[in-house]
Amino acid sequence: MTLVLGAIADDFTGATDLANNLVRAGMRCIQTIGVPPSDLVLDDVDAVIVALKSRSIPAAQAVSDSLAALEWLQGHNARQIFFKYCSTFDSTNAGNIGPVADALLDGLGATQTVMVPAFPANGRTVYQGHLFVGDRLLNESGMQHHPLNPMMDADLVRVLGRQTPYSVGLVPHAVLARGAMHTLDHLAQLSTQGVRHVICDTVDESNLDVLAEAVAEHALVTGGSGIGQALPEQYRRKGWLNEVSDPGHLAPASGNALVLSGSCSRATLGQVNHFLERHPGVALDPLLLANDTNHWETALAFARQHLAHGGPVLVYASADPERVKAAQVELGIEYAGELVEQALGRIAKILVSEGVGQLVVAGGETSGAVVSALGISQLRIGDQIDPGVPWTQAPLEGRNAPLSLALKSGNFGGEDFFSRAFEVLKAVNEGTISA
Ligand SMILES: Nc1ncnc2c1ncn2[C@@H]1O[C@H](COP(=O)(O)OP(=O)(O)OP(=O)(O)O)[C@@H](O)[C@H]1O
Ligand SMILES: O=C(O)[C@@H](O)C(=O)CO
Repeated sequence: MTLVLGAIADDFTGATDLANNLVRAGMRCIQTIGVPPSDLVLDDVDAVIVALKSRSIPAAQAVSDSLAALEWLQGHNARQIFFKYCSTFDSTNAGNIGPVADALLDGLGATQTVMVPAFPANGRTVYQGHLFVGDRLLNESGMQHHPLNPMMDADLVRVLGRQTPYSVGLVPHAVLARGAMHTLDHLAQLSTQGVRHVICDTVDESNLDVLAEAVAEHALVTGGSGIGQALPEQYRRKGWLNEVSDPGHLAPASGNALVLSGSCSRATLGQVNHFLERHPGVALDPLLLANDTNHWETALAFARQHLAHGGPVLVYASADPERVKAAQVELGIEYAGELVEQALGRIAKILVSEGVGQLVVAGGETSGAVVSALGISQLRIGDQIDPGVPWTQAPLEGRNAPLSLALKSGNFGGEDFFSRAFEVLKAVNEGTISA
């Protein structure tokens, strides 16, 4: 078995985001939760995306988890390896993007990789090495308030420079504008100067096409999902990938509709408000979770009552930066997050066993917790709801039909995302839209 692409993603929503762009560009993708068993059946699969929960853990652990994923992908002859991190470069000075990229380069016997976080379709662009979210620099985009990885610096060469002992360089926009060959020459020149990590400017999708052409034969590509929409065309040109007619085909969805949200991003807060104006929802408060053992059960009972009518219903811990801060000061950052993740995981497990079949989860860490609680080991990637977020399907023990699951990155999706997700699913079921 030869995989065209093997990807290692540092969180679950990020993995789904990359898979979504690959599917839309014609690749059949499976996302695995953690490193899969060696005998995983890989029928009709061009790419495997191994989803780790390695973004916010100690760097040494992130490195060893990523190397285990690399070993599995190498065992399945992946032609190219992709390290997927966040389009907002979420990390700390201690890691984990630099240490993991260094370890993967060593594991592959390679000496240089590009870093392409941009995702123009979702407003993430890079110019002169500075990351923008829409028209704001990263550190003014709301990411400065992220509960786990606050981003205070938009200069990615500088950010990465704090995470690796090796030299970090830049492919500026002026180089990209001269095409793939010129970009390759620039990379080679940087290589002779010992530059191991190269942050790449990207102001629009044409830059991604140039970058994909330049790096299609590199052992390791790193970045956000944006370049994932451009790489498959390069693989086809090389004869590595065949045309397939419906790479995102999934079985019809069934069951009640539930949304679980642990993301506190600006986008998610808007989506929560929009949903609550139209549908029922119940809030979880980490301070109450810490002190009142019945708090999560009260939320569960509320959701159950509304699911009896089919839903959709929302259970959310999403809160504005002041309330998040207050919980973190009282409980500590990790414990506050853990309490929320545990509660949402438990609620998911119970409600899915009681008939929820269409589940939307907001937030990468939150998705990790929910998917783990449900014991899901792999997802097949289907139709896109909004850029970066597809519907997926997971086989579940004890359930005849697979669970339809959408894992939404915190900052992704339009304001109406939560309600629209179910409308998209209905339209796919009725055959009125396809990916
Ligand atoms: N009210 C709250 N107070 C403190 N922490 C919270 C609260 N609500 C959620 N959290 C925690 O904040 C973290 C949010 O991270 P998560 O990755 O789920 O969302 P995100 O960062 O917006 O999404 P992404 O990683 O996809 O960008 C989780 O650990 C969650 O448990
Ligand atoms: O790249 C992104 O922004 C997302 O896929 C993500 O990783 C958020 O967790």
